Amino acid sequence: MATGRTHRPATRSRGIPEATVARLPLYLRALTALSERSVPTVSSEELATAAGVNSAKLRKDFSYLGSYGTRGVGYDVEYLVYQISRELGLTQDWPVVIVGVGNLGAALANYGGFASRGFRVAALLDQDPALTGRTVAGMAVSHTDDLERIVTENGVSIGVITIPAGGAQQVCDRLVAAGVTSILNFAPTVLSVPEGVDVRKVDLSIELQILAFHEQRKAGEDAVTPAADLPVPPHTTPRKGPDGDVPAVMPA
Ligand SMILES: NC(=O)c1ccc[n+]([C@@H]2O[C@H](COP(=O)([O-])OP(=O)(O)OC[C@H]3O[C@@H](n4cnc5c(N)ncnc54)[C@H](O)[C@@H]3O)[C@@H](O)[C@H]2O)c1
Repeated sequence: MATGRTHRPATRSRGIPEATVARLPLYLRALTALSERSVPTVSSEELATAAGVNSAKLRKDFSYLGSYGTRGVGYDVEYLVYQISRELGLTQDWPVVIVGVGNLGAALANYGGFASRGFRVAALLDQDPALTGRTVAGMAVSHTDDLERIVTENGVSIGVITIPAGGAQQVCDRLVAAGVTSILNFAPTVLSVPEGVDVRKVDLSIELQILAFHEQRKAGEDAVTPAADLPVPPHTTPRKGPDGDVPAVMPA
């Protein structure tokens, strides 16, 4: 769901295309579910279905990892979990700071899925003095005056911004100046960052607008057949792509 802006080329230094990198978390999620059920091996077709990806594309993606599976047996689930985790840099701990401990920031801080994937929330920061010292998700909220010190002391490279749009650029600049090189931005604004800093923007309202667009098209298809004297509009219903994904077309 994230829409990202990155200064990196479309292919990473190790030759893995960005599109493949973007699918690795989908495979990992499906593989983790299999691992939790103690499933030892999985075929490319089964895994592709579980991940919502076309199986030929999955095999191509895995070939970049040097993983080809065994004919008649499939892929070793545990080994693939390890390989993909390593490729995504998840075998190491990533300290994260969340700036803005309101509704969204507190919800994210309470989300157990970060820690289980190697993202440790090192600090929660907010500019509101009334929140300083208050415990959220088992952690005392720090004041943003301490942002630079906290980032440096904890070796934080990922910052999550969950504040209103107005202050987001300034917070982003401070995070970057303190050494943060990846930003997950929930604020409804476009952030500008220097070369070498990655920004991923999450906007659930955009996702909903895309769904609304598809809903509208579906409703249009169910509507009354056009009158005989009117030209029949071309068939414009969005089709599922080969990966089962719907092209994210926005109305003009
Ligand atoms: N991307 C999404 O899908 C999505 C979904 C929900 C909310 N949001 C956005 O997330 C942001 C937070 O939403 P919310 O509902 O949690 O708001 P909120 O008002 O509950 O919380 C915002 C918090 O940010 C703090 N804050 C404000 N300016 C700050 C600054 N400059 N430095 C540090 N802290 C600061 C406030 O003190 C407050 O605690 C908003 O921008 C909202 O639009 C995005």
